Amino acid sequence: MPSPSPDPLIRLDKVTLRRGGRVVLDALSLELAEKRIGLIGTNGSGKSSLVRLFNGLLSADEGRVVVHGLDATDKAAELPRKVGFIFQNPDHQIIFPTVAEEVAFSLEQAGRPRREAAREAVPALARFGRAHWAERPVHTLSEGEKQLVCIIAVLVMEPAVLVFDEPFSSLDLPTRRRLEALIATLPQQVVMIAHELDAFAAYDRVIWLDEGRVRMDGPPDAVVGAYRAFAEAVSAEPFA
Ligand SMILES: Nc1ncnc2c1ncn2[C@@H]1O[C@H](COP(=O)(O)OP(=O)(O)OP(=O)(O)O)[C@@H](O)[C@H]1O
Repeated sequence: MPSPSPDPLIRLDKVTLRRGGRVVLDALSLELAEKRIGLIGTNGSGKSSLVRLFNGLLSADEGRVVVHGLDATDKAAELPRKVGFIFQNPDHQIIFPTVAEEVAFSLEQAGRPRREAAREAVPALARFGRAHWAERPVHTLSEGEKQLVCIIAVLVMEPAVLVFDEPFSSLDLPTRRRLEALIATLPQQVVMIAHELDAFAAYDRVIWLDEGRVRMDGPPDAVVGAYRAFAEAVSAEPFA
């Protein structure tokens, strides 16, 4: 279990982020306190850039980001232990040849001495019913299985926040449903980017980003409904 944060909020205060000379986030202010938050928006609207501020993969050009009490500028080195990331493509995340080595590395990152981390890897896998994967070469796993290894590797670090950046893109429907069911049981604050809009039905809050600004923010049915209506309206327009 992650230890509870004294200040379980992600706060952005007038955050501006530029990438490649363009303003990607534009004086964005947000307070994220809910346990389940969805981020939606068209390609390039700034979703991935926004969540990368939470663990120091990107830093704001202007404004302030505070994650569960940690200032993203002053405490950048501590952020990766506070915020775990699961990306769309597990191959970008997994660096070791076997499942046990990958999990042991995460435990080491979380502060365990190397030998202890190696010893704890199999019990950690066993908590997810995957002890039998320990010696499996990662390249022999399916996409869904690799995604689960990534999630286990992040969870053993007991972060307070989990960010999922399009985790469903390469998963079949049954695997996706199992992943959604697993996520629903997690105690962490979850911020999820997905284009599969039905994934957000039970979420507390959905934020629709548009060109680096919040276009709509509220309960999933209202925000997802408005976004679907917007998508219908633009679907008749040809690509420029
Ligand atoms: N490495 C980069 N260098 C320069 N500009 C970038 C880089 N990555 C993204 N951008 C730009 O930042 C803007 C926001 O991109 P971002 O990836 O945050 O959008 P997104 O909403 O996550 O999109 P998608 O749904 O396609 O993943 C886009 O205009 C994009 O071209």
